[in-house]
Amino acid sequence: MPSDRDLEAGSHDDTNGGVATARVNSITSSASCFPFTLKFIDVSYRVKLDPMSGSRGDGIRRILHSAGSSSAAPEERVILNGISGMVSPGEMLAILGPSGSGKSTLLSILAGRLQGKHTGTVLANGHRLAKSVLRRTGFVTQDDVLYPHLTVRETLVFCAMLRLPRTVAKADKVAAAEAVIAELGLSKCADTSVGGPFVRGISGGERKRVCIGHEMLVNPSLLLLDEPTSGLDSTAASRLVATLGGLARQGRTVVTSVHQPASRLYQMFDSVLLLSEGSCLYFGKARDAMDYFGSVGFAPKFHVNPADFMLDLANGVTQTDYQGDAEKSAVKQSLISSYNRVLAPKVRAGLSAAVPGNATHAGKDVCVERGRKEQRSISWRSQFSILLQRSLKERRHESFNSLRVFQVMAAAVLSGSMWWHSSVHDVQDRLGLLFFITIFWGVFASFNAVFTFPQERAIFIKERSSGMYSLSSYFMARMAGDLPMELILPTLFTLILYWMAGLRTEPGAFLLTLAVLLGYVLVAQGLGLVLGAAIMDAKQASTIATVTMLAFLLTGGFYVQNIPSCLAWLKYISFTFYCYRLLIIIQYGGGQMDYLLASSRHRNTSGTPVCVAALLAMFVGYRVLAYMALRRTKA
Ligand SMILES: Nc1ncnc2c1ncn2[C@@H]1O[C@H](COP(=O)(O)OP(=O)(O)OP(=O)(O)O)[C@@H](O)[C@H]1O
Repeated sequence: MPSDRDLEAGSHDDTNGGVATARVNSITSSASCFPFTLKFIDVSYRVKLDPMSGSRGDGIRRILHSAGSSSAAPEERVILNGISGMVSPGEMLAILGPSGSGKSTLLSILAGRLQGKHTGTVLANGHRLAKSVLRRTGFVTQDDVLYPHLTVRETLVFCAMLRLPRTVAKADKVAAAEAVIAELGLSKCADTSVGGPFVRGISGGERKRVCIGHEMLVNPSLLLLDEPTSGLDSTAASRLVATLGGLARQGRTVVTSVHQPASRLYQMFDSVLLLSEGSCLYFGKARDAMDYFGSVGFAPKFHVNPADFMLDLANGVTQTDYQGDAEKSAVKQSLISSYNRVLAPKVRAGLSAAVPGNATHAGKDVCVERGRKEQRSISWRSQFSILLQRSLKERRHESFNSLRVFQVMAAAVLSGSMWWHSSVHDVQDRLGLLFFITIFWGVFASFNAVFTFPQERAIFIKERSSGMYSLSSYFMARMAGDLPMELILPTLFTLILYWMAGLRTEPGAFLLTLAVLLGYVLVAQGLGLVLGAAIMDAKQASTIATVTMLAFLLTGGFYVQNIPSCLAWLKYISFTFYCYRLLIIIQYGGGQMDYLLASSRHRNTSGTPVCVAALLAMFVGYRVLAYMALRRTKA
């Protein structure tokens, strides 16, 4: 587990990128064994459009849809159409194309991260993408998926602790993170929070470099980046691409999508793949592209930035004057058939030729074996403790956020004043108080928990798909990380309200009330976790939580004594029902409860053991369900 000293260690400004990379290399030495030649052959991807929305279905809609609520035949859409190409170690391939042309989809397929089914083959050194290859693949997605409250140094040190193999000493992991900070020019902002949409932090360019650093830490043999220059000014963009070029020259295979590269950026790429609506218009050396387009009748009339010219072609635009849609479509069709006629056979021939410089095959088995040993990820215990520490650091602002504390304290003082020294004989008042406590904590805990997993969805999916940790260590660390807040706030609440309201003064009664309330809070939290994990959309999950809590509260035993028999079963799954009964038993004793709850139906229910067992079962059951729902989570 990284100590605070580790996280604060070394803030020297080492601008010598090569030396820094060499340091990362020496720490995670096995990468040099695996120069990857990446080939992709006839990659196609189609999606069936959701007839209910015409896009990716999600959340409740997805659940309803999968339950068979739609009868319309799904429409199919071609996202990628037979894309082939190859990148060798030491090379940087740029994927160019207009927005929506399929760049991100192709990158996800090359990174082995696309959840849907595609056709075609992706090979690394002639073999299908195995786990060992994926572990050596760094994938920087278009969105910056980082924890906003961690500093740059904390982000990279935690990443190093989790991603570098167990054979690397802790001090070396910290040194690797420091080397990456220096190499990417992040020393000046190393102790600044990363930030995000609602949190001030480092600049967009710096955030992008942190994402790249995140992937560089595993010293990837294959580095894939989705539009790393978007949102950067041209100086920052060319600095970034120069860094990527440097990484490629050290023997890595780099593939990056770029939206609109300036001329000097374009020159830095070795090869280029141009996409238009999922079809390939060019694949080959970057410097040969203009000659090729000239040879098929699309020479520019004056000197232009090759990237701009190619993007115009991919949009079907060949001149500055207005062109209609039919004309644009004809240009694209002509370019696709030219590619299929002229370039595609050459690309295919290149792909079937022997992999150049593939000397690694000779020593492959030794390398694989060595890699396997060195790549063994850290133990479950270490994963748990690092994830727990990271979760506590990330949520330190949120957990004891002053507004939240104020909310709980205000509720305690207000209700304490309302029920100030209530008399044991004012039974209705007391029952009202006990039920109020049950409502407040049932709603508070379940609603806060609903956000837990949806909030972290993107990070969770990214980290899990790169094999950073096991689901169980993440889940347990998240549960444990939430405990302090889940337990301290209700304890403070009970301390204030219990004495203000003048409930039973015996310490035993107070402690039992507190224990019941804490257990109840954990059960209610479990409900929020299940809904959040199953629906993975905070808005939809909180709507379902509202309805569920309403049903639980109405059947809790305070408002309605004679619940219609067709709905009576609801109370048995309502944790408010059990908690309310236990609180009454503590204040009035089990004997009096049936008298107080003057309903024949309530009377049939057993006392303390059944209530405790039901709450325990729900505590475990909700968490098991949340875990299972999380297992199903896909991008
Ligand atoms: N699962 C899906 N369902 C429906 N449409 C999809 C799906 N996945 C991708 N698409 C569509 O496929 C097209 C290509 O998407 P992709 O994200 O790969 O494009 P892109 O070239 O990376 O775009 P941009 O440059 O804007 O990021 C888009 O029109 C997108 O809406």
